[in-house]
Amino acid sequence: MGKVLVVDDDLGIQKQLKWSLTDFDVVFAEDRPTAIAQLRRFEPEVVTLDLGLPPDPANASEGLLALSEILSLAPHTKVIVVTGNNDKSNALKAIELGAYDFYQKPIDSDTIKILINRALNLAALEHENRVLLRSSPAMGKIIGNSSSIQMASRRAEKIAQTDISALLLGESGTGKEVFARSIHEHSQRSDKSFVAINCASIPENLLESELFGYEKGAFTGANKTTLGKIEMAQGGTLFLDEIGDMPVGLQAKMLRFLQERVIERVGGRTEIPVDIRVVCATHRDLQAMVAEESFREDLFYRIGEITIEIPPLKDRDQDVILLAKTFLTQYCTEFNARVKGFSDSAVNAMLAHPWPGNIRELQNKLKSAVILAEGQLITAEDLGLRAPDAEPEKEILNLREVREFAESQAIRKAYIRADKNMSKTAELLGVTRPTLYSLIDKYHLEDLKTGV
Ligand SMILES: Nc1ncnc2c1ncn2[C@@H]1O[C@H](COP(=O)(O)OP(=O)(O)OP(=O)(O)O)[C@@H](O)[C@H]1O
Repeated sequence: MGKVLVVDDDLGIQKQLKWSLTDFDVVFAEDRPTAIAQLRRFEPEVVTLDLGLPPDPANASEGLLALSEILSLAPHTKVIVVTGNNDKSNALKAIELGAYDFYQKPIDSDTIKILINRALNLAALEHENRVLLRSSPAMGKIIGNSSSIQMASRRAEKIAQTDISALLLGESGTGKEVFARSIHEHSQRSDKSFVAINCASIPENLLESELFGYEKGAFTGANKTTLGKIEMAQGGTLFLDEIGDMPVGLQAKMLRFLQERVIERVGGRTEIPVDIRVVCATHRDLQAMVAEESFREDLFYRIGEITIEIPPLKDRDQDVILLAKTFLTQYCTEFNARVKGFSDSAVNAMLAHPWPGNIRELQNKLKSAVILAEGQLITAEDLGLRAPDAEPEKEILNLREVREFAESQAIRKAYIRADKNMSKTAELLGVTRPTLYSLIDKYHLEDLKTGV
């Protein structure tokens, strides 16, 4: 049943709508603060909002303010504003602010029912669309539901089909290479090679020949003509990892290749045309390097036509748990281990750990935990992490428990924001006071009741 909030200070109208909107799950509010509290608690898909609300019912200002607050708290809500007769200018103002539709008094039950039904259908469609978008991430292999990773994925997806040079910025182990591969796989070059080279791991004197190749006899030991990574990537994508570590001397040669799309092998005289897409990555602050002249400015602009920031694992909400579960399944098969899941202590510890080594650190910790774990559940100690709360171990871990952990965190946060005032905490969380108290009991947050 569609959820509808009716905001109107006229009790007669409330009564009329109560009897006519029986096909919907309806709640009422008579002023702006109550409307916001009901919005938090009830999460209606549709709101009918009378613009003339107290303390100044003759004016639309309070109604328009309520509209703005509703849309900033719950932007997907479909708000139908109800205006006085001939109050077209406020109706238009409301539409400009983001209202879904408007309706002029006097209220006719049948018409408002049709409007609400239409708004509910649209809200349902939009919701379905959002769920679909979330469940089928643009970049298939990039695991993560957090908004930060989804945003980076969408950006990568948008540029994949173009030949624009992308610069991926992020700490070590955040998945820059995974992103570069995904960009390649989603591009028109996906049937050609993806070639990666790490500029930091190859000694300076070898990097040039690794990249550009060499002719037979170019230097001692050059027994035969050898293709470099650039030529190997012909038609496909070249991924230059740790581009910030490229020696300044080689940067000039790199720039020429990027500008003119031709290369010369070491010891060669022929210009070889190359058609490749270049994706670069670094954990360094290239802009600062440009300022101190250890990185060429012209090269910086050439490689970074668009930049994508890959967020560190600590900024990806609950993704760490999603990734941990995926890797756990993978390692259990790989090491033929019998571990079944994570203890509460492990989940809490993973959520609290700052992960300076990001996903690679998570993988390493999980690998050793899978091998070393004594029981069926991996504990915080198995992961080499400190459990933030010494909570009793339970047998089962599932998404519900993860959600409950998040809920107790949210209750604490709201409690602090509400200056330890219970009514305000309940209001911020969109629950009633009794519900808040029962949640506090359920999650053993008794210290909140004593106000310590
Ligand atoms: N979103 C993701 N989903 C699944 N696995 C991931 C994801 N991101 C990274 N990984 C895995 O994490 C590990 C580290 O990723 P990757 O090598 O791409 O990081 P990086 O940022 O390029 O690191 P470095 O800067 O140290 O080279 C890899 O094993 C990769 O498969």
